[in-house]
Formats: sequence, C-alpha cells, structure tokens
Amino acid sequence: MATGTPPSSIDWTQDRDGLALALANLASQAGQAVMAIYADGFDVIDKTDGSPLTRADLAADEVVAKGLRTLAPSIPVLSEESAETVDPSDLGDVFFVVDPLDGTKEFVQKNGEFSVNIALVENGVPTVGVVYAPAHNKMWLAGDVAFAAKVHPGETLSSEDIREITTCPDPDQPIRAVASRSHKDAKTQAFLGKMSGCNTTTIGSALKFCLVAEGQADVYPRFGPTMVWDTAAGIAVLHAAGGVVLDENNAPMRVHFGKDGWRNGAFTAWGCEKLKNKTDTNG
Ligand SMILES: Nc1ncnc2c1ncn2[C@@H]1O[C@H](COP(=O)(O)O)[C@@H](OP(=O)(O)O)[C@H]1O
Ligand SMILES: [Mg+2]
Repeated sequence: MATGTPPSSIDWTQDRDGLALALANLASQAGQAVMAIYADGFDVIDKTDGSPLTRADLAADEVVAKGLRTLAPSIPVLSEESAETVDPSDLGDVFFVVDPLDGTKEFVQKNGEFSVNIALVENGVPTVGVVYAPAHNKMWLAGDVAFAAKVHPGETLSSEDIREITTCPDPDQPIRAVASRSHKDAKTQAFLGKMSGCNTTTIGSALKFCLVAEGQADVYPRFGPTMVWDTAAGIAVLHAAGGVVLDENNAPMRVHFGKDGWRNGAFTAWGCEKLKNKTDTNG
C-alpha cells in the first residue's frame, strides 16, 4: 500500500504506526535533499556552540517543516534549526521534535553516519519516531511497534516494505556497546571499562539507538552532552523495540525544557533493562 498525503484531520495520537510511516516518507524526502548536497559539495559554518552547520541541515529542515505543516498542521514543531525562536511554553503537551541532519560532523567527514530524526512527543514521552540514514538506505520507524526498512533517498515506503524489529539481549554473552564516534568523554570510557569483555563500536548520530533496537548492540551509554532532537526519535524506536533509555536517576528519559534548555542529561540506552545488572556485577 503506497501512502499518499494523508488528510490533515487525522488524529495521529490514535494511529501511531500510521504516523510513523508518514514521517518515514517525509524523512526519505529530506534524505534526498541531504544526499543531493552530499554529492554536490558544501561549505561548513561553525555555530555559536561550536557545532557545524551546512546547507544540507537547512534544506532537510525545510522539507520536514513543510511536510509536517501539511501532515499535521495543528501540532507544533521543535527543530534544531529553529529552536531559538520557539517559546517552550507555546509547544503544549504534544509536539514534533526534529533534527533534520543529526551527525553533521559525520556528514562533513563524509563517512555516511548521519541521520534525519523526527519524533512525536506526548507529555514528555517520545511515542513515534523515525531515524533515516540516507547514505545507508536504511530507515527505522516506530509507533506502537518498531520496524526497519531498506529505502533509497526519495523513495516512498509502504507497510509491505517494513519488517518488525526487536532488541536481542543475551545475558550470557559479553555486552556489545555503541558510542559516539566524534564526541568521546572520560565518563563514557569509564562506564565501558566496567563491563568485562565489552566490545564497543563507535558510530555517529541516532544510529546508535537503532543498532540497539534491532539487536546489533546491547547498550548505548552517553555521558557527554546531547540535545533532545538528537535523542527523541531514537528513544521512540528503541522503546517500541523492547528497550529502555534511562536518565541519571534511572528513570525513563523524558523530553523536557529545563535549567539547561533543551539539553539532555547523561543517559544509558539498553536493549533490555536487566542487562544493567552486568555493569553492577562486573564493576
Ligand atoms: N557540546 C555539546 N553540546 C550540545 N550538544 C552536543 C555537544 N556536542 C555534541 N552534541 C550533540 O551530539 C550530536 C552528535 O551526536 P553523536 O556524537 O552521537 O554523533 C550533535 O548533533 P548534530 O550533529 O545534529 O549537531 C549535537 O547535538
Ligand atoms: Mg543532532
């Protein structure tokens, strides 16, 4: 079944898997815009926080913003590229969170490890998420159920193209960890060092959540800074696949505007909460 543009009167909070598919198709279009610039060449601007910005971030943001206005005009949008202009109190309880190009450092280095992230957040909980890696032709999407699919940038996905994914924890095997390629920190290294025999793969962007969600890794520890748009979509995918993302207080991580603005605290994303005991046992 190919999806066309759905009527804007749909209550998406009642059809989260349907929304996930519609957002996946939007991410595919944004990925097409990103890949055109990836092939074409681009300048890199340093933002005030030291992170890079390219015209691919802005082009993808425009595609996603326009698509969301058509799809769900009544739901507000918080995007990395326009967050400074958004008053958090105007967002209400239900809003979209967008990182049009997550892993811009990886994009600049041309290693393919970047993604388009779109999430629906309801009362602080990411309930729908899509993470699209256009350089890998790979989409992860989730509402009530988590799925993955092969999709080339710009292609339209239908419900027949997607396969269900779940996490794959095996408490008898050494932990497989994923960590940031470009943002390493001592606390993460210490955490990884506490797990005997742990194998760690480094990779950019929200792809780390997706590797845990589809059972290729067990844990993604993150003690260095991230923003809510880096994590919301990945949390939704991992949660629907059977995993959990815990904050510094071991509570499910929420999307919220706090003393550090939209910046997250430290978190650990697990394929299964029980695996957490392995850090305690072996630490
Ligand atoms: N000092 C900092 N403050 C806030 N966010 C940071 C940061 N350093 C890295 N990040 C976040 O980490 C993201 C990259 O994650 P990873 O290291 O897992 O690839 C960046 O996303 P962008 O590339 O969208 O800017 C950025 O939001
Ligand atoms: Mg990001």
